[in-house]
Amino acid sequence: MKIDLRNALNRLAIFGVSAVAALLVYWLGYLFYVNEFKQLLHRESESALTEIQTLSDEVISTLALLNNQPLKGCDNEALTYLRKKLFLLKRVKEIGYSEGNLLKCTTGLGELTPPVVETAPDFIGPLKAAVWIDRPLSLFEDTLKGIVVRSGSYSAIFPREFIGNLIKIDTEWELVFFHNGQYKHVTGTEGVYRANLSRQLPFHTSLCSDKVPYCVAVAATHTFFYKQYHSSLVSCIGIAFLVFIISVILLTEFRDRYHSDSARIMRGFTNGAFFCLYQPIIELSSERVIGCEVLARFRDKDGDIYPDQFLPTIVRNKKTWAFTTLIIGRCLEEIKALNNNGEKFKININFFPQDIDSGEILEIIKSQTLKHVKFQFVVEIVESEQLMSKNSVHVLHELIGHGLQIAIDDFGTGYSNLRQLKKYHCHTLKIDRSFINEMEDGSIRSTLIPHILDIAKQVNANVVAEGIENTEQHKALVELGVAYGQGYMFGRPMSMEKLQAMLG
Ligand SMILES: Nc1nc2c(ncn2[C@@H]2O[C@@H]3COP(=O)(O)O[C@H]4[C@@H](O)[C@H](n5cnc6c(=O)[nH]c(N)nc65)O[C@@H]4COP(=O)(O)O[C@H]3[C@H]2O)c(=O)[nH]1
Repeated sequence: MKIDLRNALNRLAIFGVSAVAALLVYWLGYLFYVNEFKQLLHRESESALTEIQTLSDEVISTLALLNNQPLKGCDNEALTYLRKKLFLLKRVKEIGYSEGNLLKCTTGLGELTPPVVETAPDFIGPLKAAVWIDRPLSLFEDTLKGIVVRSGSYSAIFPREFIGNLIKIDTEWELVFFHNGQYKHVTGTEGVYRANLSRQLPFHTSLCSDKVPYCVAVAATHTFFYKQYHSSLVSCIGIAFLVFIISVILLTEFRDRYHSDSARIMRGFTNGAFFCLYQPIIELSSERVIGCEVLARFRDKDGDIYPDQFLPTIVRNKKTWAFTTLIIGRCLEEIKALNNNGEKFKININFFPQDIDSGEILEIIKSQTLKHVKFQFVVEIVESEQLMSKNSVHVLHELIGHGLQIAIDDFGTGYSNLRQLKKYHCHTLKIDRSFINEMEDGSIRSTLIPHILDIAKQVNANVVAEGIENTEQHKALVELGVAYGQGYMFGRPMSMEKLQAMLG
């Protein structure tokens, strides 16, 4: 139930983190396109102002030139001169000649009879030029409205669309004439410039020219932005979804690895998941506890892992000696309080054959870790190929020379022959529990127990029978002459407190 809840929370966390990652990706994409859009508005404003400057340059230089030339009036010579000038201009479509407030002639219409009376201008532009915006050009052309700029006796006229399409994208914008802190609407949507000043719309840009007194304002709503970047934003959603899926897969993989047995076992070296249990070793005739075997256990928040699972992982990762020193350290800490009733209490510790073969175990001699007046430490090792090496035999002799005893674990299942056993000088043979298990069935294996006792006699070793579970086995082993035993009948692997209580 607890594990289920943790799994559910884990899954929830994975989905949560992935959703946050996906949102972040979408948000970054969104910000990127917002920035793109703002730059687009800025570029549009810049190019509009450039256009205005070019137009203004053309108008102002043309009017200055005309006002400075001597040919005035509306006679043929003067009109021909004006038409020649007009021919060279790109944007100005008509040139007019006025005297006072009377427009006397234009390049397109010739002399006007009667002359047209000019109204008051909309505003006075740069170099004191009078500007009329949206002036009906019916005088010149029926449907058009135009902009008229007059300086001195001459006016330049150009169609309104020259400044009507200054901004190419389909959004709101305004061109204003800006002078002495006052602005005057010229073209576009009236009010955009003012709205920009008070930042009323989410996207807005206002730029003023440093050459002519005009400003351009462009503004857009979120809806316009979404319309403009619709497909890009849909791609962002697609990418964010992909990020979500990949993140879920990677995090699930990471979680599975993190919770895999081998990762948990390796973390156990530092997070205190390994601990010791102690199984009593009994003198079978008196049922007195003469020692105990130290058995490693693993428990973390995900549950228990048993030795047959964690030992192979430790061997595979070449952590055998690190593991043994960890167990020895724990054990030494716990047995401090153990009362041995005056007799040397046996503490059997399991070692890996590879640490004997490599000589790593000799470290305990150098550090004198297992030298203790109260306890007799016993090095328990399973029979294996590594124990057959010359070095192993030499190392075992070194250990014995320093007061340690040797016990061959799971005896009867391994490699040793009598000659080899004699070389070990071991103190104890531990009969594998499979022999004891099958005693009641009278299997061939169980009939070998007397032979093992015989071998023990020949190598001068004690015998411990492992895995005694009932009184029948106990009785039969006593009758066969087995001196010591361990098994569930006398006590399962237990905590140090329980062992202490058992010893009384
Ligand atoms: N069915 C049954 N089983 C009984 C009975 N009495 C004891 N056992 C189990 O038999 C095993 C005895 O340990 P072992 O032969 O040294 O065999 C040990 C030992 O070779 C190895 N091991 C355990 N702890 C360590 C350690 O700290 N270092 C090393 N190198 N090996 C260890 O793992 C093996 C298995 O250990 P455990 O799972 O603790 O299993 C233990 C114990 O729990 C019984 O009456 N019936």
